[in-house]
Amino acid sequence: MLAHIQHFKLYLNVLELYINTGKISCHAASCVLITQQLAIFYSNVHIIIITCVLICTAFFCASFPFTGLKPTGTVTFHEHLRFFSPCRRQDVLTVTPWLAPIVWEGTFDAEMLDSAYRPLNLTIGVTAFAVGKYTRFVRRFLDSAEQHFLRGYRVNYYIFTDSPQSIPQPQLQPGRSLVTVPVPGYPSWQEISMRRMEAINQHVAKQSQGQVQYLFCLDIDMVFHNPWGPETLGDMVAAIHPGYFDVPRELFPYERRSSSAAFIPEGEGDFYYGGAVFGGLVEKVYEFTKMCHMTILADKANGIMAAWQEESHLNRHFLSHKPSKLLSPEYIWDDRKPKPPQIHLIRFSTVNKNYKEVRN
Ligand SMILES: CC(=O)N[C@H]1[C@@H](OP(=O)(O)OP(=O)(O)OC[C@H]2O[C@@H](n3ccc(=O)[nH]c3=O)[C@H](O)[C@@H]2O)O[C@H](CO)[C@H](O)[C@@H]1O
Ligand SMILES: [Mn+2]
Repeated sequence: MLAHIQHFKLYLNVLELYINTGKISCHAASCVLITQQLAIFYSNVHIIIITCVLICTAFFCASFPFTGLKPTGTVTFHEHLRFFSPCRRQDVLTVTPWLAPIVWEGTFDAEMLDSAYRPLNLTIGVTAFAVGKYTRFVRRFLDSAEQHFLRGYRVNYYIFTDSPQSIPQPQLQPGRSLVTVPVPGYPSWQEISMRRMEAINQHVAKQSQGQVQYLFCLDIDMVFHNPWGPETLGDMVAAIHPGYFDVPRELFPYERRSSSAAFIPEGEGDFYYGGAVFGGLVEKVYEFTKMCHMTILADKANGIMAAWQEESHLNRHFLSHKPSKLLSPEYIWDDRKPKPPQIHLIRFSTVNKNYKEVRN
């Protein structure tokens, strides 16, 4: 009997995993479970046969799980499996321990993704800040985005700036628009960078939630070099920082002071994410930026600034609220770094800049 119970527990765990990952429906799982339980308790051979048939049906159905995209444009894990082939890349991690896909070149079918996402007629928002001397990066950013960022989709660029008159107005493709959002020019670069969470949050509440379904929040000192398509869309999306994708986690530059709200103790943490790229469904971005802004304010009240400003808070948040999709460092590269063999395609990368000059 004890063996039966243990067997049953193991069986429950497997079913739970299959339900959570959407491989079988809760309905099918309940049928299987009930008959399984009856079979154990009554040791009835007929019920055991029925159980076997049900299990086979459930797992057979698991091979054909796609039921179409929801009208909101969200995609569940089992739907992802249709577009993503994580096994095609053996040299890198393509799935997180909590089963979120990690997007690398070679792991997705761009044509299939396009055929699923285009009919949804989505509008995707982009926020980027150009405060002080960072207005100089806007033109390259926009020109390259017009070439590579979700080409063929409707895109709204929201450029947050303290000098709207110096923002160029390039020719955009049909269905794409640019809006400047006035923000104050805070005295330090750290404050400008951190205050992005607050400004994005307020903007979503006031404006963009009614205009876009997905929102990406990007650094402006960056350029698109290759296609960035619908493979990047997800409920909550984070990008693995290019400096730490192949580094043991003891070396991640998390905030290590326990007095900070961004504190992550030694021995904890999944990945080190970059602050320059995050996104997701607009309502999720709203929640995310609200939480980060609140923990930033908590630190401020205690006279602390986290090691890497809002990037530290973002990392702390994603430790307890796991992102549903990760972008590989292809989507957040750094022009100053040599290209390692794992990076097949650099899609979005930081331009080389004179930090001292541009931040003063
Ligand atoms: C690749 C990456 O993950 N970069 C992050 C990293 O350094 P970075 O060196 O990339 O930070 P950065 O100087 O690019 O500043 C972040 C962003 O804030 C805006 N800005 C900043 C200063 C200014 O005077 N005017 C202005 O508009 C601008 O959009 C810029 O791209 O750490 C920062 C916080 O320390 C942010 O988390 C960045 O996202
Ligand atoms: Mn940057």
